[in-house]
Amino acid sequence: MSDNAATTACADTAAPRPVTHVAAAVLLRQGPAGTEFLLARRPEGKVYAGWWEFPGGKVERGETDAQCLVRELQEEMAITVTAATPWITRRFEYPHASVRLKFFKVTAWEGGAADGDIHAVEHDAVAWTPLGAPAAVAPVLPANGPILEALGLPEVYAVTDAGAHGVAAELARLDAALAGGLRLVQVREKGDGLDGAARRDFAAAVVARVHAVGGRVLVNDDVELARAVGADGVHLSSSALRAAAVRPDMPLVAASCHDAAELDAAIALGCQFAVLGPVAPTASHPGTAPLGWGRFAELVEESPIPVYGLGGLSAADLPAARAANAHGVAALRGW
Ligand SMILES: Nc1nc2c([nH]c(=O)n2[C@@H]2O[C@H](COP(=O)(O)OP(=O)(O)OP(=O)(O)O)[C@@H](O)[C@H]2O)c(=O)[nH]1
Repeated sequence: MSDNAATTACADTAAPRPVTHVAAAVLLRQGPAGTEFLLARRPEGKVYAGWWEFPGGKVERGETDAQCLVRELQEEMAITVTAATPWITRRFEYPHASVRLKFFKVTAWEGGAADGDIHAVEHDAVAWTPLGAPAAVAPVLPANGPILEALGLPEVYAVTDAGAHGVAAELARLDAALAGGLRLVQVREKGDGLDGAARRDFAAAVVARVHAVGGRVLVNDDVELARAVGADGVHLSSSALRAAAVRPDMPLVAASCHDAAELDAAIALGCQFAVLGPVAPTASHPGTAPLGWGRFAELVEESPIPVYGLGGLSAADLPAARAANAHGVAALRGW
């Protein structure tokens, strides 16, 4: 919280006003029910007093977002951040300010209370919520709704290929992965692998298994099939994304992207998340030049929706993915 906040001219609104840059922390800890994140309540005397937010504050002149994050958490929570990775960037127009919020996932820090909790210095309360559960407290700041929804998405997104592996083998692989914690699956099955009835039966079998453990399923490019088998959403191929005039009417919509224009289209369509790639060389797209994590990070830097890296990746690539603004990794083979 500083009076010396860095601002930039906002060129993309009808009534330009300075943009206030803010760094905010999603503090993550291991609790009894799994990973939990922290929200803090704004005290009396501030704009939006009583509302809940992620700790953080305005970026000062000459400071990077990451440096701001460290300083703010020292000031607000009396902790020293030791592990943080950049995540999504959200722009929001408040009556009092136009803000650019850069969110970081913070997974390690020094200091805090002896019992492992964090005692706020400037907020008047803190609360921890298990990842994937509705926020334990309300109301959260108006800009933060999509952030909470994004936090509910797992870091690994598995894509099926029963056409190549055989239905029985793919379902066995799925059972093992679900037992290992997988909670987000795309039924892809393109090409001539599975015909209509076999594809439908396979999709239904995937939905039954994934729903049994509380996970979610998207079906590639086929809203009708997604609805028929009770899937949670549809995953648009990049060509379907380019052709889509309106967002498919499903709870969850995602899209495959290869460049900045497609990522912009996914955001404009209202997708909850995107996959971007190929990040590494991949057998399924041998002629396509990989982006590499450097280019991926540039493309995703300002994305307001979570983006998974795709192409030649597995869960072993999660540290590199997190360092490159990614929400996680999507994989056809590596899950
Ligand atoms: N720290 C934080 N700020 C957020 C979040 N979501 C969100 O819209 N914001 C907005 O980003 C700005 C944060 O700046 P701040 O925390 O330094 O500012 P403040 O309103 O407390 O005021 P002050 O520092 O001028 O006293 C505020 O406009 C706040 O409404 C969030 O999750 N965390």
